[in-house]
Amino acid sequence: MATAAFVEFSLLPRQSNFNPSQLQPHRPLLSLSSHNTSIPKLTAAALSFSQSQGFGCAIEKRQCKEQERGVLVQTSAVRELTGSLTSAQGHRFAIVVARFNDLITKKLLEGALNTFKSYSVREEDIDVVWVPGSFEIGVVAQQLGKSRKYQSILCIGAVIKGDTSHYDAVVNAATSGVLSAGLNSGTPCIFGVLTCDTLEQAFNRAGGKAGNKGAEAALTAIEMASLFEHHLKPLQ
Ligand SMILES: Nc1c(NC[C@H](O)[C@H](O)[C@H](O)CO)[nH]c(=O)[nH]c1=O
Ligand SMILES: CC(=O)[C@@H](O)COP(=O)(O)O
Repeated sequence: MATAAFVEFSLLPRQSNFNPSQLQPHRPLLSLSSHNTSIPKLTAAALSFSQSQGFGCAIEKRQCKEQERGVLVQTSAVRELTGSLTSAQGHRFAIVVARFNDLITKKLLEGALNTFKSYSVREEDIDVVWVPGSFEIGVVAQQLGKSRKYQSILCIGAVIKGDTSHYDAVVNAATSGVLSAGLNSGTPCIFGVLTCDTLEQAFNRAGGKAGNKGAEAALTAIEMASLFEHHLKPLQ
């Protein structure tokens, strides 16, 4: 798939003895985009990757003729990395699910498992770990992440507001716990914890009219597993 690329321009001081081999990667002073009209002669365009290369070469050739005007134009193609949703097979996933409010969390888990199945994740490649409540998710997610057995850890819970501020404590702990687990282990940990004011809100997000947040989080887990496996781990 051709990757859209934007032509980037650097305006450099006039050089009388300009030699194209002197082209150095410079931080572009201007990025040309469709709304940018500051360079009159060039039409702003989002180009296909191949076009931008051709376009770039054309500009460099033309640039050699315009060196007396002291404008150096450089092209670059933005490389975009993204995880794929079509390459989940063979990846292993762990799901950490809170038992508290399991009337809700079981529905979130069901949504997640159905999504994994529809994206060809084998049942033997999924481990489900139950914890008492959302507060306990983080520490378990971190251990699973550090095991290096999984490409992604999906964290599922349902925190529903009560009469006191205990809700805030649990939500904050669950949120920072999942975030820290991912950062500390280097394995993507996906936040699939509902934080609701009412039970109705929770039901609506566990397969009701607002969809299933467990299923959505599973999609994120698949994409992040692919991104890390195919694009980020090779960078290490
Ligand atoms: N009130 C909710 C809790 N509370 C329990 C805590 O998560 C934790 O298990 C306890 O504080 C012991 O450490 N958990 C939820 O997942 N959802 C709630 O609404
Ligand atoms: C989110 C909670 O911890 C909550 O369910 C506890 O309810 P309460 O604040 O009434 O004790």
